[in-house]
Amino acid sequence: MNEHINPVIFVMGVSGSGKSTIGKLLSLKLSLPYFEGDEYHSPENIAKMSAAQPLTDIDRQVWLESLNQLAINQGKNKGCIIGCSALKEKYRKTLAKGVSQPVYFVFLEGNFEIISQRLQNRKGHFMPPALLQSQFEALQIPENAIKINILDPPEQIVNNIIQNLSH
Ligand SMILES: Nc1ncnc2c1ncn2[C@@H]1O[C@H](COP(=O)(O)OP(=O)(O)OP(=O)(O)O)[C@@H](O)[C@H]1O
Ligand SMILES: O=C(O)[C@H](O)[C@@H](O)[C@H](O)[C@H](O)CO
Repeated sequence: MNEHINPVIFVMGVSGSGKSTIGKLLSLKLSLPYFEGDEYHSPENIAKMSAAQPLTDIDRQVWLESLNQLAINQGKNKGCIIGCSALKEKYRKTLAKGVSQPVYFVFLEGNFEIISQRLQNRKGHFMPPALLQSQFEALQIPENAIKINILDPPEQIVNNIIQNLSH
């Protein structure tokens, strides 16, 4: 990645794939601000997920638009990293629309078993492991993304991402 551009990097994947963990570490390494997509959900969306009901396309629309606005604003600034599930191709189009700086999607790729195990062990998060199946059902594997295997430790994953960004 050319250090003179202000990239907008979306770290994407199903719930529990490691978006927050990796996004924050990448943010430290690249000196770019990290924004947590979960913090942009409406209280209604959070309540729905907490009650183990998957969000619909309509539920996600306003949320995706607010993250798109964030990407547009931060792209004009120094760039940023945003953690967002971005499960479907049309969501990724909404997220990237009108962003003048280069947009990258980093897809944290892992299977149901490993992510389910990580979610069972995670404490204090509203997203119940029971929703993981619906996340995989909604997921459309991105074609134009940097794909990263989540079995590696976080430090290694971040190094892999940086290596891929600089190609
Ligand atoms: N590479 C890794 N190796 C081992 N454990 C990891 C790794 N990445 C994340 N974890 C752990 O897996 C759990 C899920 O990670 P994290 O909360 O970052 O996922 P997320 O994609 O942000 O989830 P959500 O979308 O539900 O907010 C956490 O307990 C985290 O510590
Ligand atoms: O698109 C979605 O279904 C939601 O955004 C979820 O993925 C959550 O935001 C998050 O990942 C849970 O912590």
